[in-house]
Amino acid sequence: MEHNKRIIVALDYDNADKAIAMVHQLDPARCRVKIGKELFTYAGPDLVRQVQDKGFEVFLDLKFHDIPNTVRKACAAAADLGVWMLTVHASGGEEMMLAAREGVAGAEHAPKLVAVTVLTSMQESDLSQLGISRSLEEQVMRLASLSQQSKMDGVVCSAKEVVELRKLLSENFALVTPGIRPSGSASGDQKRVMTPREAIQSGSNYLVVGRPITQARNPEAALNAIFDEINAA
Ligand SMILES: O=c1ccn([C@@H]2O[C@H](COP(=O)(O)O)[C@@H](O)[C@H]2O)c(=O)[nH]1
Repeated sequence: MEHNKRIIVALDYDNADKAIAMVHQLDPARCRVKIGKELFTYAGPDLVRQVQDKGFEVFLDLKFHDIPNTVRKACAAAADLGVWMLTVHASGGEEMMLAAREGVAGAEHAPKLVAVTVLTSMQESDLSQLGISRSLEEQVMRLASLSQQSKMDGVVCSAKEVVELRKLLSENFALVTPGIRPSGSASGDQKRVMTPREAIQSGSNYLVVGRPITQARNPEAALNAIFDEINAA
């Protein structure tokens, strides 16, 4: 079975030319792309439009976390750009997430709104430092339930949490998983990682992959190896 467009390539670059050069190696029929804080801060909405004009659906990963009024307006601006998916932080709370939903409500094509639970770069000791005493998995579950209750379309979590989350959340609630590392590739700052095959087998809907592709000597070959791995899963 072809797992069509479940790979989202994170275009984490420090300028538009590098991002466009990567995009030229990708096929919009096979994957989506993510534009995050680094690239958006350098290259802005024009780059989002340029990438969309090449036929790509864009996941704008700006992880909004602010007062409800600001998040409502920021989400409305992102929806006007025509992006396919957009992030906020679940820890911004219910009122903030409901405001995000209101922000995209008037859009011609409302983006999917997904809320970040616990960053995949974090582990339990990081939560303790923040004064959170429940386990990391419990915190993810709690924020995911709150996100569903707050009209989000899905959450960002680690693939490690997907099996438990699926028991808790409705079937069509999207589970978006960064922290994907093909075996043998460096974890870097990611703490809760899984291979592409494991992530698909556990039930992830979308796999976000950055450095294993973008920093590879041959990005096209790295991406093809991931396609092969998930299609065999
Ligand atoms: O919990 C999260 C939320 C977002 N991300 C983003 O995904 C990519 C992952 O890149 P890699 O190079 O594959 O590690 C990156 O853009 C993050 O900002 C995340 O990793 N974890």
